[in-house]
Amino acid sequence: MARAGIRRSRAPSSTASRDSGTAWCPEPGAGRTATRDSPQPGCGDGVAGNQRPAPAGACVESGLPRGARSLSEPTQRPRIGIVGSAGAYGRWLRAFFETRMGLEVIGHDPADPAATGEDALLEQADVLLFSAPIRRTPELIERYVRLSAGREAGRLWLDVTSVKAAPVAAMLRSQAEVAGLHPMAAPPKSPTLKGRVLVVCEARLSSWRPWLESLLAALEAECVRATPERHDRAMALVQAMVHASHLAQAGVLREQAGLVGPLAALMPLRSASFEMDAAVAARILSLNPAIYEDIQFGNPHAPEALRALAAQLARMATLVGQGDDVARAGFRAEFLDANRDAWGEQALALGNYTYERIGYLLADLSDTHTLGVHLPEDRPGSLRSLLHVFERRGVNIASLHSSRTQAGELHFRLGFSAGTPAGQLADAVAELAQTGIGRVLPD
Ligand SMILES: NC(=O)c1ccc[n+]([C@@H]2O[C@H](COP(=O)([O-])OP(=O)(O)OC[C@H]3O[C@@H](n4cnc5c(N)ncnc54)[C@H](O)[C@@H]3O)[C@@H](O)[C@H]2O)c1
Ligand SMILES: O=C(O)C(=O)C[C@]1(C(=O)O)C=C[C@@H](O)C=C1
Repeated sequence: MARAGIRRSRAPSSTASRDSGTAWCPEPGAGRTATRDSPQPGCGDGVAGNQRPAPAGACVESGLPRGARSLSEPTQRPRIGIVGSAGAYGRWLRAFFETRMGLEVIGHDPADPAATGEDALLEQADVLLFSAPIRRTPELIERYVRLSAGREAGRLWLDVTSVKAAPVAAMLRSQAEVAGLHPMAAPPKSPTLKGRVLVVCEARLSSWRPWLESLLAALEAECVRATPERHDRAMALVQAMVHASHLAQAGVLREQAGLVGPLAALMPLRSASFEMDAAVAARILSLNPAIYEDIQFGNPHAPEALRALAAQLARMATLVGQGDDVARAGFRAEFLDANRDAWGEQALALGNYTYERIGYLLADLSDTHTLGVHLPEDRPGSLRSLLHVFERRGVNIASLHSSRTQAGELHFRLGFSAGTPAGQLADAVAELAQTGIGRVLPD
């Protein structure tokens, strides 16, 4: 009964995208050799703090005995079901599963009338992934547990919610294998999560472990294992505190705009720190407001983090307001010396170096003597051909960065020495257009 609808194998689809998917072909029981202790491509053991990886076959906080197996083997090419398929991450994930893993994706979303119905999704999806509003997700998962009524046994349930304890606990009330994921970035314009962190909460895994590892490898993220509880405690600082402090800065800037002018009037007076903080605030204010609201109100540890932040700021304001030598000594001891000691030399050196590198990048980005060039040919040697066009004209390239345009197109941004003759640059641009080596992008 519980196994109805589980397809152990499926004939490969005739579409090219399915055929070009990652080739994960488990032998029955092959998953027993893949462990969280063994390094996986793209997934280092980045366990932080007190969370150690469990040995093969063990289940983190699931109560499932070591060595327990799920009711059935996973299919080689699972059909993915996304709950919240019309949302920002739902759409990104669909594209990822289809194009990078060659898998069939179905989804349900009230915002998409053409989407699959909930019951059909539960019936047909081998892997069910929740990508719904944070606030609604635990109750939504609980409803799916009731609707599924045991059909989920032997399948895999995942979520990408920004808080983890409640969604993972809700998924564990099902009979499915369970892992919680949290990509530490908004859906990127790139096809994978390369260079981004992905928190992985392994909750109840046995037969699906090898497939999950193949998913993580395909995502190319820097995977970090954590329990849901540790995740939420960490995110109260990494997200709730950081978002709150930048929103508070934006509030102070708004309140003081009458005295010093709006943000645009302050930007010409910027430091690199101010520019970075303003960029963070702008990012938060540009994305989905529900995410930022729900991270504050949905992470059970957020209020504690905000109260601690407010207390630190209040103490600093008291000392600065007091203004005498005693207050200065207190400021130095509490806010400079104590924090410097707590962080230690290595963390300070690393952070300081990161700051300098970002500072140079910001300086290069503010340079107006630049060209953004898209290289249509993604092949070895195409960058060299581009540089050669400038070299032949004696044009010195002072800086070179690869980045993405706002539309997500990969490009190189070339900065030139101040004295570069405009005619030489114009000639180079004309050659790029003529030869098709590169397409110059509008500013
Ligand atoms: N956007 C980010 O920066 C980001 C980053 C990491 C993780 N996440 C997580 O991804 C999840 C989705 O976020 P998003 O940015 O895609 O939000 P979103 O608002 O763009 O998408 C959520 C989707 O869920 C749908 N939905 C609402 N109720 C539903 C229901 N009952 N059944 C099915 N679908 C329903 C909505 O119609 C919407 O399309 C959240 O849990 C969020 O925490 C988001
Ligand atoms: O804007 C980004 O790319 C983010 O990193 C978004 C961000 C964050 O600011 O912490 C917001 C919500 C998600 O849970 C993960 C990351």
